Order: sequence, then C-alpha cells, then structure tokens
Amino acid sequence: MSPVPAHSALIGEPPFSGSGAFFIARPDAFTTAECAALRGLMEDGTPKAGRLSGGKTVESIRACEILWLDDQPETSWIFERMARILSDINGSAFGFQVEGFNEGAQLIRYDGHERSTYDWHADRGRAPGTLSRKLSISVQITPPDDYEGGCLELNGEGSVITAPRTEGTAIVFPSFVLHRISPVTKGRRTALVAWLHGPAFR
Ligand SMILES: O=C(O)CCC(=O)C(=O)O
Ligand SMILES: [Fe+2]
Repeated sequence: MSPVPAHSALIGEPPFSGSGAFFIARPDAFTTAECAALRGLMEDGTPKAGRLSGGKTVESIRACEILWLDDQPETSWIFERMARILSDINGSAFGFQVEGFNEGAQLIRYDGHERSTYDWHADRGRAPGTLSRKLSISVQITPPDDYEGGCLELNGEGSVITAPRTEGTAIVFPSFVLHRISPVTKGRRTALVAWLHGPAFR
C-alpha cells in the first residue's frame, strides 16, 4: 500500500492521534455548476423520508429526505467521477480490494426547519447489502453559507474530526468508520453519497 499523500489539502484536519488519516478530503471533486445540477436533481425528484437501514423511520435518528440515483446514461457522469476519485484515493491511502458500486447513489437533503440529522452510525453493518461496503464517499454539494450545523463528523480512532464543508469537496472514508451529520439548524444541506463494495476484509 502506498503512503498517504503528504499534501495537507487532501487529508482531513489534524489532529490525528494514531495510525494516520482515516478520511481523505478531495477538494474540487465537482465544480460549482455540477453541484448546482446535482441539487437540481434533488429539487426535481420525488425524495422519500430518510430511513434507517432496517427500513423503520425514526425521526430522532434520521430526519432527512433521500433520492436514489441509478447509473443511467444521464447520471453516468456522476458515477464515473465518483469512481475515479474513489479509485485514486483508495490507491494512495487505503489499498482495499474493491469491486464496484453494487447499489445506487443517494442525494440526501437535511432541512433546518426539521433540525434534520443523521446520528452516529457506520455504513457497513448487518443490514442486507451493507456488509460488503468498503469505502464511503460523501460530496458536499451545498454552498456552506446556505446552512448552519449539518457537519459531517467522523470518529475513526476515538476523537471526533469535522470534515471540510467546502462545496465540491468529496470526503472518502472506510465504511466501518463511525460518522454522523450534526443537526442542521438553518437552511438546507444536500449531499451526494455512495459506497464502493468489495470482498470481505482478510
Ligand atoms: O450526508 C452525508 O454527508 C452523509 C450521509 C450518511 O452518512 C449516509 O447516508 O450514510
Ligand atoms: Fe453514513
């Protein structure tokens, strides 16, 4: 496995207390215009109430709206971009054996009026289809001034680190890392999320 790139802009904010970066932030993964187009897909779509993996809606744990995106000709640019970023970052920072997106991507919208949040969880779990998730990607597609709260926080090794919120930045982390979205208290935050699957760790 090659070393984590030294360029600090690519690495989550310090302090790192132990083994090194457990998430990588890639600025300019999507342009401002592309982020606006992605938010437009959410505006034009018919999102569903956010659900926990078990299928039960628990507002206190996750109150958001979700629009699933399939890899169709109109959306393939989104999947191709995420695949390239994931492949780059996996190659330089994680070295996991990965296969592909075995499920659609999600656009997720959190509303300040609802204090929408997504409490601490890991993306890899017992729920069907999630055990083979190996890398998670969340793209900040909302201008940071459009909302308050709504921070992506990660706890990979015992302390909480807040990911950058700059529009267009992709954050990539192993799907077993605990993370949450703190309550949005004003405005609305939309994010693009997907998972790269692969064989079991060994
Ligand atoms: O909104 C985000 O940036 C991340 C959402 C999330 O953690 C998930 O869908 O599993
Ligand atoms: Fe998650």
